[in-house]
Amino acid sequence: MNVLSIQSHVAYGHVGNASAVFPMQRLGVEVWAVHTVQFSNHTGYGAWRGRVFDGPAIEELVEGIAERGVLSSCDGVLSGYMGSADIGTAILRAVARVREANPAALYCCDPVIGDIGRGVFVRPGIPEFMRDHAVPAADIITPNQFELDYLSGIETRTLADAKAAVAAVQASGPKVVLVTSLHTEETPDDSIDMLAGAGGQFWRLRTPRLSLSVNGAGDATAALFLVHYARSRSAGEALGAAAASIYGLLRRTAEAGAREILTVAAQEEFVAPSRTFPVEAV
Ligand SMILES: Nc1ncnc2c1ncn2[C@@H]1O[C@H](COP(=O)(O)OP(=O)(O)O)[C@@H](O)[C@H]1O
Ligand SMILES: Cc1ncc(COP(=O)(O)O)c(C=O)c1O
Ligand SMILES: [Mg+2]
Repeated sequence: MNVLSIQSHVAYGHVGNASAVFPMQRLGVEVWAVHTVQFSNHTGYGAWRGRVFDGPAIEELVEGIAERGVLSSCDGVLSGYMGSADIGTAILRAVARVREANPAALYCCDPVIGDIGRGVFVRPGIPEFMRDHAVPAADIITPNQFELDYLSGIETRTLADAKAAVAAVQASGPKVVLVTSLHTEETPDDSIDMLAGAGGQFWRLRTPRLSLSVNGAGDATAALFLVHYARSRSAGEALGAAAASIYGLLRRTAEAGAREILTVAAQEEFVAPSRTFPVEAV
């Protein structure tokens, strides 16, 4: 399996491609990593150095890959944080080129917009670009609850609200939706839910809530979910596999008290998670 992953990159630590690429490789996937920014470290530190690339820089690399004659062997495109609408447009052009070469390729869009508590943390215009262009072009999306609410226009308080919001977003294009970090009225305070929706069915998975706050977990989650979905074609199965690996990774990170997720040290969790959780049809 070959995945074109177009995301931010950091030299130190693990967010964006620096969080998503290795787990996919550890699962045996060839990853073609195109970076939308190259920063010293993630922005959660409050200070960082580096550059934001632009649309043409992305298109140039995709053109070079196309010149190798390999786009027809691309099985999926993964995108995350988009620095500008111009980069977003370049990503959607890449998706169109890949689909032209391989109509079966899947586009998984992690619609990075913001988070509960932090609010919107992307540049003006990006939330609208995600809602109006990127999400409708995607086969799979992986919003957190804040992003689900924005994309659907529904304030999700209950599981029924969340299911309605997923269905509303599916009506705009993506067949498969994975909601991360979901907390509804039904969720116990010491737990965290994920909800997957596909083909009119819904699955929920609940894990303990760990006492840590890290960056990059969402990027790894989207990568793992894409790979497991592409292999199994089952959103429920992909949910179970991705969630178990992320939980294992974050449990190890919490135990170590690390500021960066332990992508390398906890890599066994990507292939053989130490704990699995029931996937419940809801
Ligand atoms: N404190 C936590 N305890 C347990 N799991 C967590 C925690 N934070 C994140 N996760 C897991 O990581 C997944 C992705 O993280 P999330 O914070 O939703 O991503 P994003 O960075 O995109 O908002 C969540 O669905 C959850 O499974
Ligand atoms: C450059 C960059 N990309 C991606 C992310 C995504 O992090 P998260 O998964 O926590 O949303 C961050 C967060 O700090 C970042 O700084
Ligand atoms: Mg995210």
